[in-house]
Amino acid sequence: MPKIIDAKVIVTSPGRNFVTLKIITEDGVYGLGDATLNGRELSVASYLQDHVIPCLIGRDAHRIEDIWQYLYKGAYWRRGPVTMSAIAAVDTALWDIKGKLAGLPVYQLLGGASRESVMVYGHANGTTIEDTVKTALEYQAQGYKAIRIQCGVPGMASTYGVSKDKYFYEPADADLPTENVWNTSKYLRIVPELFKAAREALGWDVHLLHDIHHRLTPIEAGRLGKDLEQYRPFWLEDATPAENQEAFKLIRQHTTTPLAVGEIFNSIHDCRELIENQLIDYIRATVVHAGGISHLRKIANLADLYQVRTGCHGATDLSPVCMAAALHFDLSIPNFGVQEYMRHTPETDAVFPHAYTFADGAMHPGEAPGLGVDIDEELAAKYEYNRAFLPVNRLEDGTMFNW
Ligand SMILES: O=C(O)C(=O)C[C@H](O)[C@H](O)CO
Ligand SMILES: [Mg+2]
Repeated sequence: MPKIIDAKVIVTSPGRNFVTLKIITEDGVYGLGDATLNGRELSVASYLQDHVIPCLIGRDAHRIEDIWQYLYKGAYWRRGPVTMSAIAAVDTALWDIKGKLAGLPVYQLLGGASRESVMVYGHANGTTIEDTVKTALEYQAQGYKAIRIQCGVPGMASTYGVSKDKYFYEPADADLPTENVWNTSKYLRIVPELFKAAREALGWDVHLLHDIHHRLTPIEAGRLGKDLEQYRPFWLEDATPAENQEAFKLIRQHTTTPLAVGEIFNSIHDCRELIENQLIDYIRATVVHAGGISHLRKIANLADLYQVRTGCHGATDLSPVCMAAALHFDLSIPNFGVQEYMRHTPETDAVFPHAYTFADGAMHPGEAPGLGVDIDEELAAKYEYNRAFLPVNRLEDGTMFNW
């Protein structure tokens, strides 16, 4: 058996913080797993270092499911983003090891390719509608078949999804949380105008997506969905906070605009009600925050029964290790929808050399054994952890709101 003899947590900040787990086996084969939880990185690093790694030593790296169950059931304290990101890192690293030992890319172990490549969506944003449309046209020229569009809201100093630097959107931008201000009425007026302008400029052969980032009530989301139907959005994401899953029934009663939810979900139990009641069209859970490749496959299998497709979260705070794992998963499952791809900075890409590629609006994980991603530890050591928080959000009267 490939016995696990060592494991370590690597925290590095090549432009932003990443937490990576490296599991090493007796014969020197190692695997990597992403454990990055944006704005709360060190909690997962400690969970792994202090509570998981000691339990891994001596175990058979091939027993992925058993180790998953051991960490999940054995902790007693189930679910939650910290636990599930830590378990995800172990699971991902073990799939990487299994692939390397088999001499096969992970997607082959998951049943092989169900498609030639996976469609990804890029992020076009700008402070004005014109700016956003201009950026979206650039994405279209680069071959993207799906583009998320977000623009600034007149009268608001900052808006979710609109970056200072258009190429690499980075919300975790300060060592204490930045305070944003929100006005729903202003927002609801601008989004249909953005979609109208985007359709006029980009035509109808490109998928347009939009992220509400949990900012609307169900009835407001229903109204926006209805207003946007004429522009045929691919999806509206995180229309309302999803703790109360019943809320999505109200949105569904008012609009046929497809809905996507789940980037902050950690478990199949967070997804179950939405999927079984067909209240969403796309499930956004991804490898690092939802228990790894093994658990995400269970979520996808459940979703497949209800014609819900996947749309894995793929923001820059998910490392190239997660990106690689997500691409192997996306390529293999029958009910793939789309994969988010925000692109990493050149500094990040240099720390995590990878085999995955982008061409014509789609990505492929490559044919390297395992995940096809590595970490340059010497380079990683040069980028120290840099405390960075996600912003918080208030209504104009100072009420604390959803970011
Ligand atoms: O990529 C998206 O859809 C997001 O909503 C990005 C999130 O705000 C980001 O990943 C938070 O860490
Ligand atoms: Mg989102």
